[in-house]
Amino acid sequence: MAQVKICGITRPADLSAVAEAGARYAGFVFFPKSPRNLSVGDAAALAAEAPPGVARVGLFVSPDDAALDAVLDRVPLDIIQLHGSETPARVAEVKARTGLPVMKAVGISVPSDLDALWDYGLVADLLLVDAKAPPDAALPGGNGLSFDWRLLAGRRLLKPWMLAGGLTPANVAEAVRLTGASVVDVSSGVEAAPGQKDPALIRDFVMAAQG
Ligand SMILES: O=C(O)c1ccccc1NCC(=O)[C@H](O)[C@H](O)COP(=O)(O)O
Repeated sequence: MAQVKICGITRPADLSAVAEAGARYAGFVFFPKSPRNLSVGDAAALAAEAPPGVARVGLFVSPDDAALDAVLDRVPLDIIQLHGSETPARVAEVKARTGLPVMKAVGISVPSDLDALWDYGLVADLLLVDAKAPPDAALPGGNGLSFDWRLLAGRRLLKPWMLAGGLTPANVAEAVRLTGASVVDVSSGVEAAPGQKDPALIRDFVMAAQG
């Protein structure tokens, strides 16, 4: 049984579907190249509507301080997700600057990619173990790609972690079984179109993740 984060929420109805399905985290994307990108104003309105049981995760890609401040001045967030090329030192800086828990996304493709989970585990509060985006991908995440989940089998990480990358209602139970993940994260696998979640897929995903 795993808890669920639904990433890339852009509409109030999708946030309601997240809460009604029993997901514990809702992700808001701040990355202009993404079809899931939110303006600060829209994000402020959405985040204010999140019910108490749903943690609000702000996703940033290699943000500078000004980009973080512009969002955090107006958008109430509970967790910062860093999904770019942030170094461990930058993760520590963001944590100190914002005072919020920081989750660092680590892309996995081959076994040696797992080494970074140790380095980031020393400084981040949470880890997001995601598929590594191909070099020609338009986005560093949210591409619906998965990695070989067997790479994580039996591994102990330094910090609590979420599994992401290409998860769907059809494969999430198997992913949880193979990796032992206690939290799973999905975006494109519960979408009707990029940036538009499908409430039925969200419900099916949460039910499948929870066993
Ligand atoms: O979703 C985006 O548009 C996005 C843009 C830039 C960086 C990361 C992005 N998404 C990350 C996620 O939604 C998830 O944390 C994760 O990568 C799972 O995505 P998916 O494979 O689509 O389920």
